[in-house]
Amino acid sequence: MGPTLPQRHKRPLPGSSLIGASGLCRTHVRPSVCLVDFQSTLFAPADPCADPSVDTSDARAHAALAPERTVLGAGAWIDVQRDWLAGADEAFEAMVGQVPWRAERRQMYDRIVDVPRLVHTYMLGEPLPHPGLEEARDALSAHYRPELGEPFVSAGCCYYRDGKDSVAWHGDTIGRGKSADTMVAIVSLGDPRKLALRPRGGGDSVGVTLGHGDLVVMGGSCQRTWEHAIPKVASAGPRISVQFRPLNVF
Ligand SMILES: O=C(O)CCC(=O)C(=O)O
Ligand SMILES: [Fe+2]
Repeated sequence: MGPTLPQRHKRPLPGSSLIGASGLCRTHVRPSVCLVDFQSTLFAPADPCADPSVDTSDARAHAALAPERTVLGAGAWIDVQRDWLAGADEAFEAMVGQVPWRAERRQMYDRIVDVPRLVHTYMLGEPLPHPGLEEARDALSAHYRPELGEPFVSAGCCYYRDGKDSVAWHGDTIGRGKSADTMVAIVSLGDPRKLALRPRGGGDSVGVTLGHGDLVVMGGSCQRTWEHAIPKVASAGPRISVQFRPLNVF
């Protein structure tokens, strides 16, 4: 049996803790660049017709895909949809136990160093470790096809074991992302971590904290005109990121 999901991965009850003492939403790293107003959905009144004895949280199919777009500039944008992945707890547990995680090492000046996270990529046609992830990829392909013109085919997976695991500033520019507009869709599982974004060549960074089941899509010129990173933090539990990409985008 795989590890169980720590209770802290569960979303707080509406109204419980996401607004800090300052009155600012903690999801937004810098209040001046609030990217996404999701309080309206988080704190939406309960459906008066809903049967309170029925827990639909993990039984439901994916919520309708209706992400909120934020234009970053220079042709780049991000779409965000909170709590989108159905069965996120099961998907997290399946991935911890079944993905053939490997540590990466890379040259840094004259040394070989560990890349601080575990990785594995499922290529075109390879089955994913949880059916919810295949449904997610197919739903993303259908939703974005008019704009993207092609499906998402690969699933890059990253396992951040704790707050010391991270990924440095980069764009996904191996392959077509270097010269053409494209999309990278990320489903986040486990503990919340900040996805930071900054324009290449200087400018203020912005950030969006990705929680359990959240979706973010980086689109347009984002991979070549902006960079992104998952910064280290003092303390965090495990997080898994699943990045869906079109053919020949890495
Ligand atoms: O962990 C994430 O959500 C981002 C990972 C990423 O940017 C990458 O692997 O290229
Ligand atoms: Fe990336």
